[in-house]
Amino acid sequence: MASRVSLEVGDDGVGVIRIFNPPVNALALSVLVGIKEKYMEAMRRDDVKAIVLTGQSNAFSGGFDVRNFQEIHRTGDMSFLPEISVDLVCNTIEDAKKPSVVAISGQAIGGGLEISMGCHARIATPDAVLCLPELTVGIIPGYGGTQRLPRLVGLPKAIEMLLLSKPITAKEGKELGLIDAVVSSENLLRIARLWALDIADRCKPWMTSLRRTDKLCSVPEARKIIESVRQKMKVIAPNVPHHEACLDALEEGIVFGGHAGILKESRLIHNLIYTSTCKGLVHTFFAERAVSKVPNVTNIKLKPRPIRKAAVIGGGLMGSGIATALIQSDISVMLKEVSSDFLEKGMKAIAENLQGLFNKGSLTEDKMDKALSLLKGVLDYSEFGDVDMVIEAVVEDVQLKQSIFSEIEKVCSPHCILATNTSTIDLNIVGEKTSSQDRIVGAHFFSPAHLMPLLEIVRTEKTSAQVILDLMTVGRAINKIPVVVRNCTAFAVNRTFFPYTQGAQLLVSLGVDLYRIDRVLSEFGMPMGPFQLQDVTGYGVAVAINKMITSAFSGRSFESPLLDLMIADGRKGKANGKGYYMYEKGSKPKPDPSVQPIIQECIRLTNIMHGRKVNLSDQEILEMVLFPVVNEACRVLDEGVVVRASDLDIATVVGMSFPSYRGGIVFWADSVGPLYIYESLKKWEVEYGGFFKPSQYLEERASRDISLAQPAPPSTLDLDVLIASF
Ligand SMILES: C[C@H](O)CC(=O)SCCNC(=O)CCNC(=O)[C@H](O)C(C)(C)COP(=O)(O)OP(=O)(O)OC[C@H]1O[C@@H](n2cnc3c(N)ncnc32)[C@H](O)[C@@H]1OP(=O)(O)O
Repeated sequence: MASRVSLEVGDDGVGVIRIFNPPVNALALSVLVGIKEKYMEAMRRDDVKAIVLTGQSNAFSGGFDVRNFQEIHRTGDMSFLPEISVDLVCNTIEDAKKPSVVAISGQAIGGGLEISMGCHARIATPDAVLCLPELTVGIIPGYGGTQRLPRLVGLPKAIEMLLLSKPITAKEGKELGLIDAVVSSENLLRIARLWALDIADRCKPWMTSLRRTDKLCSVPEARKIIESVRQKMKVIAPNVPHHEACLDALEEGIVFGGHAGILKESRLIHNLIYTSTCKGLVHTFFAERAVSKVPNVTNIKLKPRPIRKAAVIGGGLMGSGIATALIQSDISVMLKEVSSDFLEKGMKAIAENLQGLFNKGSLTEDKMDKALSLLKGVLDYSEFGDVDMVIEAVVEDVQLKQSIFSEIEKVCSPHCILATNTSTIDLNIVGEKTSSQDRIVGAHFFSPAHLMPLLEIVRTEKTSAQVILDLMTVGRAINKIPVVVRNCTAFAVNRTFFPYTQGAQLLVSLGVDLYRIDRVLSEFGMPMGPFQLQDVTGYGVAVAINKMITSAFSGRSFESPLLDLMIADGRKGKANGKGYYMYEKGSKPKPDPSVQPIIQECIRLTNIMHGRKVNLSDQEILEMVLFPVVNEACRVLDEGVVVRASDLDIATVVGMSFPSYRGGIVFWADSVGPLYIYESLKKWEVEYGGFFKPSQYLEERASRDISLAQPAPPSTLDLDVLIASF
């Protein structure tokens, strides 16, 4: 293998050490060894007066090679994370007898930024992105980031950047003192070389970040700041250890000095690597990237076609959200409604969505105006001739959808993508009355569509690879995470999670307090429990999905009258302020005691307690809600609804807000153990019926002691075909 780090010495006496490890110059072990070797060589050579450290192509470095964490998790071998913080960053770079200047173009992330902070000056191009995102993978910086960053930008900003993994631009870096100069990419190396020589000649200061104290506040003040953040973190992130660890490392360095801080940081990161949090988050990192690889779509040399103009049919909650997401990302949208009243409402909803984003600071005024200029309202299909994609988002009415698709098939060009946002109707039925099945596809957004990151792309047997690729590309362009799934009842995420609601309802029928169920699930890490979720998403959606599920999966559905009783009592959830909780503007939802008679009636009607008193622990409540979800996830895997198990993980993380630090539903289930889940379900099946009946997939994995995520071994039939093909 060619060396991933080179040293080139110029006539000016500057040795340029260059990292070359595409695509993001990750700091693989060989790169770290290479940097050390080149530094040693540069120190030895008399013709080198100063050093410029840089990266080949358009990134300085995306940080330590995250694949090594996977290796540590797989093997337990800690040598995949060598302790080089002191040896490389402190001794070799920062305390060297020759100065180093880092020339940053593109990303300087994680370990990449940490090594940069060990240099004596930092020059960056305007496109540079500076970030310490280690907490997103469940660890803390391990190459001195917790020590040098506060010394360069001050403690409050360092805490913000570290705890929120917040990236900053070169310009902001310059204002904060992290970057010494921002220069054009053509001038980057030239200026970095001159800067390095100036330091060597003592014309510019020789700054060592770790010894600086000018940006640090006093110890009592620092302790106060850290303590207040610590308290906040206990509330915001109660289940994970790395925020606390990061604050511990910061505090150690401020109280006992940078060197002590570096040693503490190193001890902490080595413990954090083994936590389930780190394992879950590293899994999520790779799952998010794997999802963009779809066999026979992304690997067959197809090129995505540009989607510049789209039409959205229906300006209700979903349609207006989808249109907002599109125009925000520079795609022109024609919003089609059936009457001027509805159209006006839809246009208003879009304007309000944009205003909301502006108020939150996620959109500038210019961008908001530009987005609005890309929106046009229409009442018929006469201008649909040149749109590249239509997304239908009308009510869930099969006949209405069918007639819309047969009409748009006639007016749209033959290359136009015909997408539906249905969440309940079989795509083959939606497109039944057309002869364009190859371009009919599901674009299943999650509400609110302009905010929720998941886009389920639903393909039928006939949807063409080109259409899937185009929609994946649009999805990414509008900042969604597209997950390609097969057409089936409720698709991947709603289907996997139907037992979340039904399991909770079953527990209520067993006499378990519903607020306790919500609390248990929230403590597990779900943003809200199943009942509050129903209140928030609205009972209409819940009823529609439930109806579809119970008819498709009658043998394994639990039919509860609870929702009907709630509706009959005039409750609509958050929409009218009356649900399982009471909703008042400006205050948190409060449990509503007047729900109790409804619950009693529900218990009476379902009558599954048979006079027993059921006493369940919090752990049992959690498992009785989530194990049936795992069970359905098994069926989704078994039927090949998703390309790979990690796709379902990422879909549940971004679609259902399943805690990312638990890695997604399948990853979590594997950490619990398929056998334990199987045996628990089996026991509850006997006690409470078919809702808990373990799937064949789960039973098989449990009995063979293999993980749920592992792809199924080829069947004998497949093997026969394979052998015959040779
Ligand atoms: C000891 C130290 O303190 C510890 C650390 O440094 S921990 C590592 C901290 N670094 C990170 O977490 C950075 C993670 N990476 C990123 O945020 C983004 O990948 C990025 C901003 C660098 C680039 O983003 P983008 O251009 O959208 O490309 P993206 O698709 O994410 O990545 C391109 C490829 O590089 C890989 N990659 C990115 N960063 C990587 C890393 N640090 N290690 C290994 N592979 C990495 C991705 O897996 C992907 O591979 P694939 O093509 O096979 O799927």
